[in-house]
Amino acid sequence: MTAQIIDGKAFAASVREKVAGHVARLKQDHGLTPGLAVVLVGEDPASQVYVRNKGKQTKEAGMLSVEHRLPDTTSEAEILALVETLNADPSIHGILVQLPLPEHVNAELVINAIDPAKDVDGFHISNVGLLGTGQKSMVPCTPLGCLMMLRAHHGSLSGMDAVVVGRSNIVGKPMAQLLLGESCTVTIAHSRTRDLPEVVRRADIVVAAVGRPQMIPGDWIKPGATVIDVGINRVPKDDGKSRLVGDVDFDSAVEVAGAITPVPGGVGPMTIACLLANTVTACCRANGLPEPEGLTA
Ligand SMILES: Nc1nc2c(c(=O)[nH]1)N[C@@H](CN(C=O)c1ccc(C(=O)N[C@@H](CCC(=O)O)C(=O)O)cc1)CN2
Repeated sequence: MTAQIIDGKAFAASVREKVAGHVARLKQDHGLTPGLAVVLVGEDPASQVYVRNKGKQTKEAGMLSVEHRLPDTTSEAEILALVETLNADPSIHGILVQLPLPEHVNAELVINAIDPAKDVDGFHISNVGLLGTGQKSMVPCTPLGCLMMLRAHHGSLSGMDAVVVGRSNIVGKPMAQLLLGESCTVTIAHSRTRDLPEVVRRADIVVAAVGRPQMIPGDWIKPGATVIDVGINRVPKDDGKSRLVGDVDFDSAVEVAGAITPVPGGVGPMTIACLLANTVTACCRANGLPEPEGLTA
């Protein structure tokens, strides 16, 4: 039996539609326009595409989009000064500094300079602590997108065995916290995990976020499990061009899993949709309004 494909592109479109509805109501009922500022330092080609798409989708949802594109010679002090300006700007409800930053910049310092209430990436240490202790926080976009898809597919996740393969601060760790919040039994696996295939085989939910192309084959997957593939790896093709693959070997996993996200078109599109959702949430919180339903963790 082949798995159900979880269509992240379609799901992201439905999230963006909800966001646009909330934005229209905020404008009409409260005279508010949520504003998102994105800071890009340097010329990383993939980051340029992501930032362009963020700006485009922000505007399409009816929000204010501000972009700051800085050369890779920009000093840490200049970036920190820009963050301070954005923190103080009442028209900006969300601030995102695109990662990776150039090597001479301390990314932690920059992220922790963002007002936690405007930290729509959920990377600020205050938001990390709030999420880790089950309190209201800004939730990182990629894990939030994964959670939305899992909830839509399963309803309740309570009691399920989940394994998160990968322990990064921006995906693995917050994903594990969110699954724990749903009352899953959560294992965080990584490169040093003993007998990784056996650990993955026990899971009803597998979130692959390890950054290694097609590392998880179908025979590691428990029959019927739900597989969420966060990996976005560019690999060479025979014709000299390249293609994107996930951390899961899709062709073998699709024969075993109950449901699976493809790459591309799975988790990736949800990342930007959830950024828009977080910006609306930040705007509502800043103005003492109720949280937008269906857009938060
Ligand atoms: N400050 C941040 N930096 C980065 C984040 C982040 O969440 N915050 N995440 C990634 C990049 N990223 C968003 O910034 C992102 C990655 C991938 C996609 C996406 O839609 N992927 C498509 C494929 C796109 C392609 O063809 O290359 C897909 O999977 O279908 C969106 C956003 C690192 N930096």
